[in-house]
Amino acid sequence: MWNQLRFAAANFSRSRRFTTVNPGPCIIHKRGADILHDPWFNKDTGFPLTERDRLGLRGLLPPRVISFEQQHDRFLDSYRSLEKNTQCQPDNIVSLAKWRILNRLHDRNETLYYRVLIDNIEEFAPIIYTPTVGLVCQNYSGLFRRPRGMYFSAKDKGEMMSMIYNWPAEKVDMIVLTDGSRILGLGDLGVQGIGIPIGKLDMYVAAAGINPRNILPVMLDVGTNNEKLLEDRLYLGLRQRRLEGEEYLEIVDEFMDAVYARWPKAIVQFEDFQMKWAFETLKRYHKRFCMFNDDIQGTAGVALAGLLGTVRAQGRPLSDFVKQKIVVVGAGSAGLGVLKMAIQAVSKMTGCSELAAKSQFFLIDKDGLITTERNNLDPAAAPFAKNPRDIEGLTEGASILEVVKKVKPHVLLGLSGVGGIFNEEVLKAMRESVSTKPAIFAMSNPTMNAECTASDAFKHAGENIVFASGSPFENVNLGNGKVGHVNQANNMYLFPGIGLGTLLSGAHLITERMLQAASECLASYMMEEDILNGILYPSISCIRDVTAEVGAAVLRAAVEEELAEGQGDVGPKELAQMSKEETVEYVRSNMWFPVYSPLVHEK
Ligand SMILES: NC(=O)C1=CN([C@@H]2O[C@H](COP(=O)(O)OP(=O)(O)OC[C@H]3O[C@@H](n4cnc5c(N)ncnc54)[C@H](O)[C@@H]3O)[C@@H](O)[C@H]2O)C=CC1
Ligand SMILES: CC(=O)C(=O)O
Ligand SMILES: [Mg+2]
Repeated sequence: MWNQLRFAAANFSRSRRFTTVNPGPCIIHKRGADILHDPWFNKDTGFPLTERDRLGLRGLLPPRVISFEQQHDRFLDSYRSLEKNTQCQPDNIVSLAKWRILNRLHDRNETLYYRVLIDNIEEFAPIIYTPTVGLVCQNYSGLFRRPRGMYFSAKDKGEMMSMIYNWPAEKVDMIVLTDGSRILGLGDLGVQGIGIPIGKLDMYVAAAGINPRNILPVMLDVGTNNEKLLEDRLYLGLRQRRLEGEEYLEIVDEFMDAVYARWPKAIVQFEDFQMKWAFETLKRYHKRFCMFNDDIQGTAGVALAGLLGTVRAQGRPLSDFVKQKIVVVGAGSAGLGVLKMAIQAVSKMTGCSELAAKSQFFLIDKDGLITTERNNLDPAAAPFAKNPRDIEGLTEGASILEVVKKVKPHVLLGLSGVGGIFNEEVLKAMRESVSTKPAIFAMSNPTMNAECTASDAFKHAGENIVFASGSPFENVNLGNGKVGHVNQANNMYLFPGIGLGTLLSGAHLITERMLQAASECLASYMMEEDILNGILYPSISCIRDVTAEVGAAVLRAAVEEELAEGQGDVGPKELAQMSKEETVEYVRSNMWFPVYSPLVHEK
């Protein structure tokens, strides 16, 4: 499975997409101006004259009908003008202005919004997702215009079962839930963290074709410990400290019970919870509900695929993964998730115990190298703590620099949330790596929290490195026509496929085997030639194709585990009979694609 290679299917060209899709009619119960104010049905100037007559829209729009393609181009023109007019302004101002123009379209006309997003995903992902989404969350109270998603607060205790019915959609497939306690590497942003579920679900629509009518971003507002927000008069969340212990869990329990009472088939993705609650809720719910934690499990799968890619990039067989020395900086939900999955992979490859598989991995947190001698060792990190006997020349709390100098690792991987900690000295020390192509993964988000920049990595660690970051950086010009390739090691390559594959499988749980299948699929996606050039992950522009493959891998794993119940006319038997290629096609054919449907009014 690991060394199976695949070509990315070619994307449809834009012009072809504009002419080939023939949507079925869509029943609507509204008329007139109400339709124009409903972003789901609104076509702006795109309503054909006959439809304007039928729906009571005549006279409510300028007379000329503009085609979908023209509307698309018109939006891009105004976006380009904005870029031109803001050229001399600070980056943050420009990014927020870009987010605003996209958000206004999202609020007005969802079909056009998602079409623009899908067709230009590489350009717009950094606006609706990391890094700009982080800035949006930081400024959320000031940016707030219209609500999106649902808010369940500590004050709603006892009410959630009825509140869930306030959501207007009959069907919800995919929920992304946060409590705002660890938003990217920006810390506790309280209710302002809602931007993350919104951005993740936009990626679900763009990458997995989940129908936007069936998504639900949710904020669980249990307070905030962010002093600045508590004092901010514009802050929109509960002005109280975070609930802790049982009080906290009772709120999450009530929310989960309410969700599954109304939508028993929904999938809940936990996102950006502080570590203790990320692990606790995963343990508490993974055998009861169809849920996963993206930061622990999605990130692990993407990182493992990248780590296996670095072995191939060295021209070595995948079995050499077991010999790679890997230093992980950051012992939080993400770092520990990566270590757990990587160690499981080594154990599986060698047939050795997980205990034996650990020897090549080193874990560092804010207090340095984690060993069994650590006072108050976090129980979650304990399984990965080094025995001092096994690390000659290193002691408890050794710095990143000391560890890199001593271990000379093949890979230095950061999930610390601390910008710049892979400093010049650390990066220069990576020149002594035992690998022919040392790998540096600066996976923390957003950009300013990356452990190092791409240009610093190539400048200080050398041109032969493989580089990946959580947020996008430009490729680095190394001179003489050479390019230092920047990979984006972000869980966005997996979570859409995990969600879609699970949904289509009809499984009621997401198992380790399904998550592993997702990672294996991503790991085997790239061609040898690309990998040897340091390209570990596919381009975001073919994210739908990646998601179709990942979704199919997840679905097939669910079938193998006899968890698949199917959905609609496609039951478990039909799923089990599909070949691999047919499964990919099945997943692809279930992706929603934005086109204007003829609207038919029904009273
Ligand atoms: N690229 C991707 O797909 C993903 C990236 N992330 C990023 O990873 C970062 C961490 O996320 P979590 O693990 O959930 O956070 P967390 O708060 O649970 O863990 C952070 C860890 O970093 C350690 N740390 C803090 N300062 C340090 C320092 N100076 N030196 C070494 N270690 C230090 C802490 O001790 C802690 O163990 C965030 O920036 C997040 O955006 C998280 C998930 C996915
Ligand atoms: C990408 C992501 O999930 C994070 O930075 O938390
Ligand atoms: Mg996250």
